[in-house]
Amino acid sequence: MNSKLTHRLLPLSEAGVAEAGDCLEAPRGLFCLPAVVNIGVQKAGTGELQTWLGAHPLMLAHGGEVHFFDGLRPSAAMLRCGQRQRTNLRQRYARHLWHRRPLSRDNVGAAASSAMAAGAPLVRRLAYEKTPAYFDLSNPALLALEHFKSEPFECMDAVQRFLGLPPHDYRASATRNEKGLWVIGKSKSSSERRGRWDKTPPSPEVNATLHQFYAPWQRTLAELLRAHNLSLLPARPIPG
Ligand SMILES: Nc1ncnc2c1ncn2[C@@H]1O[C@H](COP(=O)(O)OS(=O)(=O)O)[C@@H](OP(=O)(O)O)[C@H]1O
Repeated sequence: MNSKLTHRLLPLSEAGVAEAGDCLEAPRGLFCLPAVVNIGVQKAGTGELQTWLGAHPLMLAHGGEVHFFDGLRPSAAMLRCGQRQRTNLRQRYARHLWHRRPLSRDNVGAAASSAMAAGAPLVRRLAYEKTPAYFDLSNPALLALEHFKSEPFECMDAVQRFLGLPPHDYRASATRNEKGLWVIGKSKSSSERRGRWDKTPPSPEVNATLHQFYAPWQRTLAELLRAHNLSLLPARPIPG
């Protein structure tokens, strides 16, 4: 995750100088570059985190997974690209994020003014992206799904502190689903949303074998995270 504390409204032609969180004004509406990027491997709970963050009154979350970078190869030439390439890439990225729901001045403005009323200086947007090569990762923070499963409210408190957002009362709107997980609204994990991809859960034996197989990598990962101090919350002991 990454955040910044100010945002600007720029004409589309100045996308080359746009930074995280800036909005570009096009004839069809506003297209904003993300101020927060939510990255994770499959099944890491990124979709769920997006739902929770999007429920914060000061966040504007575009829908779904981005897949903008899937076909792009992050070459050194591209990362050092000139002004024209940069303008083009940022315009395309911002448009791609919001193509289903371009923002109007009104909804960005409304979120901005409620943010100011609440003492937060900006509107924040959230993106869901799996390719970190294009982003400045100088300010990352890691959230473990295991922790989110057991203590989502504590996790969201930490996420909001990290982003500098005023606390939203998630406890007032969350409900437990049939699996006992806390969800916000029609969460992806609720039964109505599940369909043909639903799988029979693995047997305890399969689970135990997988845990055993991955345990050394889990421990290495836990050590790395501790060494780099990346976790938003203190890491939990890893089973196995
Ligand atoms: N509300 C809530 N609270 C805690 N955990 C939750 C919640 N909703 C989904 N999950 C768990 O997230 C895992 C799936 O993540 P995603 O839906 O993001 O997967 S994916 O990235 O879209 O593939 C998946 O983890 P596993 O059960 O370990 O497979 C879900 O159980």
